[in-house]
Amino acid sequence: RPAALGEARILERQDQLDDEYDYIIVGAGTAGLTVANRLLLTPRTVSDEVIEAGNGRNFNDPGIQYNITSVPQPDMNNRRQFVWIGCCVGGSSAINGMVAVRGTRTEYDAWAELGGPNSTWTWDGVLPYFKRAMHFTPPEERLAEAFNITWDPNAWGQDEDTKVYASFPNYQNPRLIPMYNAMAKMPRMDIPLDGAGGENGLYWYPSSLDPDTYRRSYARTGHYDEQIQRDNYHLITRQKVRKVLFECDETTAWGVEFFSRDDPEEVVSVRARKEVIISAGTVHTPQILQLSGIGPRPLLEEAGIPVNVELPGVGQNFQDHAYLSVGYTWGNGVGPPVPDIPQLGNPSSVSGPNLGAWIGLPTMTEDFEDMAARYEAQDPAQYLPEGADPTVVAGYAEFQRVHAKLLRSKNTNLMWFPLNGGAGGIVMSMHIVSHGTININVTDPEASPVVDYRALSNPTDMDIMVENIEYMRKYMASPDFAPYGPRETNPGAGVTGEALRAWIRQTYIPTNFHPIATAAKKPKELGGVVDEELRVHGTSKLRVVDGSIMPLLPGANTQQPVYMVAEKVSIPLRANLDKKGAILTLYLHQAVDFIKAAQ
Ligand SMILES: Cc1cc2nc3c(=O)[nH]c(=O)nc-3n(C[C@H](O)[C@H](O)[C@H](O)COP(=O)(O)OP(=O)(O)OC[C@H]3O[C@@H](n4cnc5c(N)ncnc54)[C@H](O)[C@@H]3O)c2cc1C
Repeated sequence: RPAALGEARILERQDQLDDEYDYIIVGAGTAGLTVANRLLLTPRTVSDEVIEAGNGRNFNDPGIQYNITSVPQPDMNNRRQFVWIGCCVGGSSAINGMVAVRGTRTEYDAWAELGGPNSTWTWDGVLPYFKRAMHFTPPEERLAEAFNITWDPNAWGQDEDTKVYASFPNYQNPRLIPMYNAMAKMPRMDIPLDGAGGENGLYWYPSSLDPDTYRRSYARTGHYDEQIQRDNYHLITRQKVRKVLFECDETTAWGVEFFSRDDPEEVVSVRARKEVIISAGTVHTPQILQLSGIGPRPLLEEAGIPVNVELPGVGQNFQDHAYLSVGYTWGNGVGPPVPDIPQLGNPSSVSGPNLGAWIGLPTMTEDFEDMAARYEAQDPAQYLPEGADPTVVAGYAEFQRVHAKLLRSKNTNLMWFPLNGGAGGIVMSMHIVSHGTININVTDPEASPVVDYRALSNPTDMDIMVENIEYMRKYMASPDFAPYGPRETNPGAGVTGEALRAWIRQTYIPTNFHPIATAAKKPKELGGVVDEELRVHGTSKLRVVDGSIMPLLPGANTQQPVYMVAEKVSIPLRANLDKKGAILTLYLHQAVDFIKAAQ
């Protein structure tokens, strides 16, 4: 793939590079491509050819993923978890499930609360960037009518220069209708006009889908392919960034050092006149920072890396969504009758679920207050890694205070229940309080980072997953379904109490591929890594822009939030531009650990 694009602006050899650029962006992924595109001054549309991708069907393509597996998880019976992230131009947006959602007003207001006084990362502060991030196209009228799909045009943008699309497939499964009707009757269930407006409940949502071709719309198609012939834009592939280089003051970024994946001896340094921006994603950003001497002192010293900036939060605070699957069958073999809706569209235009319930703990259970109070009463250090830095503990105490409020709020997406047209299915925990770590391997710092979800280490996550399963049971016991005899097959209706918890330990998946928070946007004294404008604390000319800056999980799949983050930070960056100067941007992607794995 890079070879084909090499004919345009992709560089393949290090000697094709300039000695210096204004901005160097590390990682041509979801955030990196977005920031670069927004920084460039003279867009020219030259090509709409889709070179990779295709309807989300490349989800399992090992050729464009890293090969990283977590350490064994003690509370998951020592099972390990494969860490799914994209290793290609487009990053994880090239392989994701294309669900395009945001989370709620309450959740972004919580981001602001964690950011300190006057934070602009409130719902109202991020909404304009959500609107800018994706160009929305409503569903076809016949589908909207037949399936009761509603949307709020005020919640979406349709900017001409935004080429990442949020739209609907041209087909929906009629079996979703009885599912929708049963879910709509669940106690306390809200049905907002559009989940993108910041309120939760049962709603339809778009996919990141090109509305004309029904193919994947992602950072590569939207922010790169269309802009490919810009003279001031260099992208080099098959390189792995090792570290950020500093001026003699050891805190001002000078540029980056990287090497070719084909020949690790080919090491090159390139200078950034204005800034280095790290957009390597939640798993690799902390590795690059730590290799650059920015991170927890004890870890860096153990690895023999000189400390430039002691920043205990780098690689800490790691969070991801979690899920598991609850099995059901229908007693009558087929479930409720399928409504007769003539379908003109094509089922293969559907890339992922477009319908689900996103609900808070008070919607799920009347015990929500007790659960919140129990969580709030925990000693903040109790479930953090042993020896956690006092700033990280202080940050967790603040997280705990804010999170307890989320547990009490109906407008927190604590659970996502995608509707699939069948019996049972997946339940997702969208707010996880067990904080993990992603650190360098101290015995081989340049090898794949050590990913530790610390899954279920905080008992609140187990309690919430039990509630999720109980909610599935209540839903499947809906009077609407009774005539069709739903029967729980896995774990089985009789499995409750300790047996259910044992089953969860054995089946729990600690990721929905939405890792965040390893370079969290929080004050330094609360274990934060970047400030409100995403500058790395204690440094200058160095920024992080990707999923790692999120301080707390949004109750949403993370691609749209990542686009929003990249759009929001592009505003101060643009203000920093010399309007006459060329903006030369260097991208680096493809890590050698993928190649090692392939061998
Ligand atoms: C399988 C899967 C399914 C998902 N499903 C959905 C979904 O349906 N909806 C949704 O909203 N979200 C989904 N997500 C999540 C979403 O895609 C990600 O949160 C988002 O794309 C992350 O963006 P990012 O910019 O932080 O990182 P990425 O997009 O992963 O970009 C990081 C880039 O940095 C490069 N890089 C890393 N290290 C180095 C280095 N040392 N040198 C040079 N380059 C480097 C990588 O190759 C990559 O290109 C899914 C993710 C996955 C993996």
